[in-house]
Amino acid sequence: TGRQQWDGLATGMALATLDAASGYGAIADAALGWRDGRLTYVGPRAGLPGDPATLAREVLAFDGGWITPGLVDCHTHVVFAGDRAGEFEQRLQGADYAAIARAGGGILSTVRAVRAASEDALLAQSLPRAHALLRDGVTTLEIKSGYGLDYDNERKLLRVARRIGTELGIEVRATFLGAHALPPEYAGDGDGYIAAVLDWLPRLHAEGLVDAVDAFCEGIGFSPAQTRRVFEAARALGLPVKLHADQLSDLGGAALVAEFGGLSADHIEHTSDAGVRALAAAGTVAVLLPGAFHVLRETTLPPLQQLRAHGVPMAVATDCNPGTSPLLSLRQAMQLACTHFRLTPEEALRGATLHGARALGCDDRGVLRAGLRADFVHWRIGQPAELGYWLGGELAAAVFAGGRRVA
Ligand SMILES: O=C(O)CC[C@@H]1NC(=O)NC1=O
Ligand SMILES: [Fe+3]
Repeated sequence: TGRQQWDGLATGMALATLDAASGYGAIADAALGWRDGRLTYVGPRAGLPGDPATLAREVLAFDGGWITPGLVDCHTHVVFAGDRAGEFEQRLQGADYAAIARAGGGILSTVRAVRAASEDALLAQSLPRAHALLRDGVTTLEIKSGYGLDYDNERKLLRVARRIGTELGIEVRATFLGAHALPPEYAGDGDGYIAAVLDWLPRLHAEGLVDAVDAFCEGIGFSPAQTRRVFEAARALGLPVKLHADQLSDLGGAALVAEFGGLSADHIEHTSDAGVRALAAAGTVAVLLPGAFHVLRETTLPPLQQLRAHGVPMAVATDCNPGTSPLLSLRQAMQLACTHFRLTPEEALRGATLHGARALGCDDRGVLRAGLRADFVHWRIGQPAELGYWLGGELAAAVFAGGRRVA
């Protein structure tokens, strides 16, 4: 636009731009400008091209703290009904997973709750969880389907995902995860269920409800051959793929999603060195999900040294889901990634910003750079390492998405 004035200008704080290989891309006494949803200035306050009051319609003069890029939670199942707290309690009273699953617990109990909930009820139950993530700094939120397991209910989940973005004023990236679990009506017929999933995908995509396609490639999920059929259908529609890969066993999931040039391989606790090399060659992001590792009390770590050695970008996400990761803070996921996976706080922050954005195929966000989206968070912290340090608490003072304050 011809208008010269910026919409906003923040001064009086430091920036962690992440637009550098190390040191958080830090700028001490900094300024940040934005107009029409895009950043116009990222740099030292002394470098501003004029007086703040004339440069921008609104000047936010902070009294310290740090601004980072808006956080990107690139792996969540945040839309669901009910919860699994009862199972959690049963397990702590001695029941075991398999017995609970045989009694109809686990994913299928959430599927029953989702099928029984109206779209509005599903939104009412899911919005508070998404709002909690937003209040803790998330400005781009990936939301998967996968608890409907039939056309109408998968569609209901994806529609609620889109409505959450509208309600909260943030971008939601919707991922179709029809291949999440086998519903009762297809018990023993995995191939028949995959055929049904492939019938739903083009119809959901035609409604604008699908940004990417995911699958759960696991012994208790779907085989590599069944996963490949889902990926071929996604590719035929021009949709990117990602995968719940090698979470509990090495089925070659990472290599399979890399073969399709996929956006990300997620969990990957059991991925082999060959799988890591495949990710590196394909430029596929490794998404670390320490919440599930923590809640399941896993002991097999993802291949972190190999990921670093081969330069595979590592993202960090909440995997917010009622069964294995009822986690409502991406910052908490960062803390768990540092504690369990020994990520440095900078690796964890890069994993929750730039690498999270790459895992969603978004190249217009994730670092603070002029021209990119004006998604940013002002934190009440004295140094960026605190974002991987504190457990809980409320550190986000203000959250902006597209230059508009959203929390
Ligand atoms: O237990 C649930 O509800 C989801 C479990 C979750 N889904 C998946 O593919 N891996 C997981 O850990
Ligand atoms: Fe997941």
